[in-house]
Amino acid sequence: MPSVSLKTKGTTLLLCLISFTLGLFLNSFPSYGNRFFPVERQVNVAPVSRVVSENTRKGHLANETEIGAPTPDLMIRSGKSPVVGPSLFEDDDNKKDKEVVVYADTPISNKNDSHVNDKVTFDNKSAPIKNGQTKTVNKAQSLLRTGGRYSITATQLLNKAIGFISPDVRASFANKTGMKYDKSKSAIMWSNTMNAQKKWAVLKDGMRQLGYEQRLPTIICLGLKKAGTTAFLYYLVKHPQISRALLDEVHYFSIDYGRGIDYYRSRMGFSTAMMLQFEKSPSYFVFDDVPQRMLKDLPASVKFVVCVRDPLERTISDFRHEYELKLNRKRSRAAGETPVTQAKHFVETIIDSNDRVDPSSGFIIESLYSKHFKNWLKSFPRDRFYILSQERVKKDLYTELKNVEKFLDLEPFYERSMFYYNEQRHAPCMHSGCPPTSTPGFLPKAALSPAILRKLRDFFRPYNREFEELTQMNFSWTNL
Ligand SMILES: Nc1ncnc2c1ncn2[C@@H]1O[C@H](COP(=O)(O)OS(=O)(=O)O)[C@@H](OP(=O)(O)O)[C@H]1O
Repeated sequence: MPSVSLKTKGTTLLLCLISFTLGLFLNSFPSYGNRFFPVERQVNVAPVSRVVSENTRKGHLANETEIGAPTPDLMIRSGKSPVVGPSLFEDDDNKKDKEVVVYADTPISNKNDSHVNDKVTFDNKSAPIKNGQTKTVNKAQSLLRTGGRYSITATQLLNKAIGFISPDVRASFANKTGMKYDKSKSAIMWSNTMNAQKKWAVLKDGMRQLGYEQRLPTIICLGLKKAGTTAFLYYLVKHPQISRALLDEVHYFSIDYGRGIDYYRSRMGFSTAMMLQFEKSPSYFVFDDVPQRMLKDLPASVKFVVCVRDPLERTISDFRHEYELKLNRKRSRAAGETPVTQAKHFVETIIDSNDRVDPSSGFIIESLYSKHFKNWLKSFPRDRFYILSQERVKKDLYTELKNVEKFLDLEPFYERSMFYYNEQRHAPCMHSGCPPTSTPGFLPKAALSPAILRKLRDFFRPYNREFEELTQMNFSWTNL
């Protein structure tokens, strides 16, 4: 008996030693992008309520070719609902315990990226998740190596980063690093043997030598959704001291916080210490946790721009936007939709069974500006916010941008002669171009009855007045 026991102990010791050595060996490889010992990252599928907005945004992104957004690698569906998801038309509470199906529309195969070399089709893999929880879905890992809800490959991200570097800085970078440079195309000529990771390393190093780094933002547009944020991004990044994020919307502090600050920084453009790093994510203003998270993680000097608009108009625009997503942005699926049917859908969504404005509707909650702003004022003083009203932008964009310049201590750049009012768009443009649109806009605007309009006006008025008090500003829509 004792000899058997000793033998067992010896075997156990030997096994321990082997596994310890193997562990050390494996850990000596980098966890990212190693093809032989891939250390799989966990992909946390968002809680169902978040999946819905992620899902709609993925659809949004896939169709947003006008602003150069990449096709998403991964889409998330809920149950048997349409591709662009169950939409925000359902109450979050009803989504408890629903099944989500995570799948990739197309296999991912990018030969230039060692870390996404593996072809993965991910059909019908279902992951039951509960509201408020996350669950790991193993097979999706290789799809999301570059991480984040706007999952793009390292090559795509690199192309964006280079695209946002001015041609003269690009030329200096090539000069500094000895890279070949095609002057006629202002293009860096990478060697065919370099994979995306290597290119990123060279880019970061060369840019650092020129004084450029990927820095955390000190100026953020917090929203609001449908209040002209796309146009504001367009005008602001024309300023030479502003460096934009690599994605049009990052949604890190609201939806992707679990990815960590390095992920967030990797989504920023290259800027010098004299520049301001900017990003906009319209979800930030209405997510309760965002102010505290920003207070903890961002430079102390961070400032915010809040785009606002008549809350009634915002709600109608938001509804149309979401309804177009519900129709998968397909004009053909809108056959039969008229201003009257849209009004009917709208009323069914925001008016409750007691014939009152439903205060739990997401469309309504998002328009209660004072409710959200009070939350922000718990973390940041009033003077950190520039409130940009869409109505003022439409009337006199130049003056608003000059005010923003002052608020951000930027060098004077904007001149009145840069702008004109585009009658067809009913919005201001720059002579160098017009902002892209954020919605296809094929659905007719809901023709709401005077009674519904009155009901909504009465509902929003106290919140509008409170917002005026909090901001110490006047808005044309407050007392309507
Ligand atoms: N130049 C300019 N200035 C101000 N506002 C403009 C401008 N151009 C467009 N728009 C209107 O802005 C609405 C879309 O807002 P967002 O870009 O914030 O939408 S999104 O949240 O990014 O989807 C959207 O409103 P609706 O047309 O009512 O839907 C746009 O028409």
